Amino acid sequence: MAAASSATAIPFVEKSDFLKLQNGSDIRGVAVDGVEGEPLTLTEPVTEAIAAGFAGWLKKKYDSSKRLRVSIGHDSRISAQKLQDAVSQGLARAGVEVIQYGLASTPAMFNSTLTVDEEFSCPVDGSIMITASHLPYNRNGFKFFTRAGGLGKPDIKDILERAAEIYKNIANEDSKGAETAVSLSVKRVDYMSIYASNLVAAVRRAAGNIEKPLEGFHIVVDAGNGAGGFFVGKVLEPLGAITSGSQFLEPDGLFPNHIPNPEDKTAMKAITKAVLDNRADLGIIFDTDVDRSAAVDSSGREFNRNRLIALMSAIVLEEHPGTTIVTDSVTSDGLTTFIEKKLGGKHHRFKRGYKNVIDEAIRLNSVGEEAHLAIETSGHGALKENHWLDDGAYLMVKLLNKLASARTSGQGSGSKVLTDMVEGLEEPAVAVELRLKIDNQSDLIGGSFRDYGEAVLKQLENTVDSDAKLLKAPVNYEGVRVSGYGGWFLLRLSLHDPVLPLNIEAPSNEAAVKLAHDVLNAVKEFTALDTSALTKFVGA
Ligand SMILES: O=P(O)(O)OC[C@H]1O[C@H](O)[C@H](O)[C@@H](O)[C@@H]1O
Repeated sequence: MAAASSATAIPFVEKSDFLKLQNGSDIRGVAVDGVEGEPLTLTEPVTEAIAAGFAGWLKKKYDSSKRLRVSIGHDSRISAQKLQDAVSQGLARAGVEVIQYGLASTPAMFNSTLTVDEEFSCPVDGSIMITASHLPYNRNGFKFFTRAGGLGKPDIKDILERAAEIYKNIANEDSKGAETAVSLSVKRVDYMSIYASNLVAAVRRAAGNIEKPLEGFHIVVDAGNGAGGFFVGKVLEPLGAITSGSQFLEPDGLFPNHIPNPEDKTAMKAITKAVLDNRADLGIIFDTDVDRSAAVDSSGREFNRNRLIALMSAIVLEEHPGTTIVTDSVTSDGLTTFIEKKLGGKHHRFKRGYKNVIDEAIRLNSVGEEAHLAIETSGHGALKENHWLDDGAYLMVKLLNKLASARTSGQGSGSKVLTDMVEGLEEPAVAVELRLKIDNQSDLIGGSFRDYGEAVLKQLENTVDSDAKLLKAPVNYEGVRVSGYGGWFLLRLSLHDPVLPLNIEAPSNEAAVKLAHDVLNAVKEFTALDTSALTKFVGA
């Protein structure tokens, strides 16, 4: 295979442009040309340099003289093949052994660092997943793993700094006309079959070593044309489930049916319709790279957001009474009451961001507070028993275990068992998220959008402090969370964007509007903050 970089002259790319590709603990960029205003940032030479940067980081981490091996997988995006070639090239350039898995899920990639099976070249020392989750078709990106889990923000920065240096060297060699191609021998491994058979084994074990514990259950899957289609043929069918009516299982990087995202209303409608049309017992939906999921019961009731957290908490608290459940910051007050009063657990509402939630759960355990579940309203959920890996497929396996064991023990058959588990969860009449943009082009009083956002939050906090009708949350890790009129709001800075997301939940529209009104009054002097969505909500 020829080096991706040798085909055309390599354009100059600033170090700062590399650093801009960081998105929390992931790398994200534009990998397909043609969308107006979105120039290519994840070109093949840039990708090659990033992969070589990861190899450098890995070598330093393991300080090893043995030849390292790295697995590469990708979701269904149309740029997947091109980036896989460039990643392979970058790794080979750095002297790393390359193992390609082809279409794969993000959690499977992490698993490949843990599986011990020399026939399949496992465990690998590091793993790269090429994905941009649910983002539009022209984007792509990378997630990196070692056996210690997903890489954190400082590691990603380190990799991008290394990549910028490597890129400079590649561009230099290229300008001198040097041959930059590296001979590449790639091993291809069907790792998804191993990963899926582990999931099958987990369900069989939980059901008391029954070969087909899901026999007779009708379960439909919506993979949204992402990487999750394997769950039907490789997990549900071997377990005996009927899967007719499953949809969008074929990978298609243009996502022609709906965005593969359990937070998306259209996506949830699609799986709900499939459940009802097929009179199925349960519906399962995955995001593009299967690190997130949600479910639907036989009556069409969605198990996503707070309800999925309530259900998973109920399952985990049966296994580990009293344990702490760590969630993101936008979870409801009703969820806290449910976890603490009904289930007898402890709700630790932390920050937004799946990595933040997982790291916090690990930290709590390390200081002696037992936590077994870290889960976000976005559908990312990780269990201690599963190496703290956020795995959408594993979350669904926990639901399947419950279905199977409930039937065996005569507790009931069908998804009513699951529905009954969330009984008593108070749900607000109104729940909205308004995303207020900070206009980066405006005068931000000399500061960054983050400073500006912090100033907005400070102002809101001061206003709340002087208003007797409003009560600031006594313990809060992110933004300003306030109770009032029987409901609550949270205004915080987005993890990635120049945006202040505002979540409001209230028992009535009137109460929600009152809360929105109070926020609007407090922040209206901040002219670079686009409050039009808030104004519209208040006026509606
Ligand atoms: O802060 P926001 O803009 O709402 O984004 C927050 C979200 O960002 C990404 O999508 C992460 O994968 C999620 O874990 C996180 O919750």
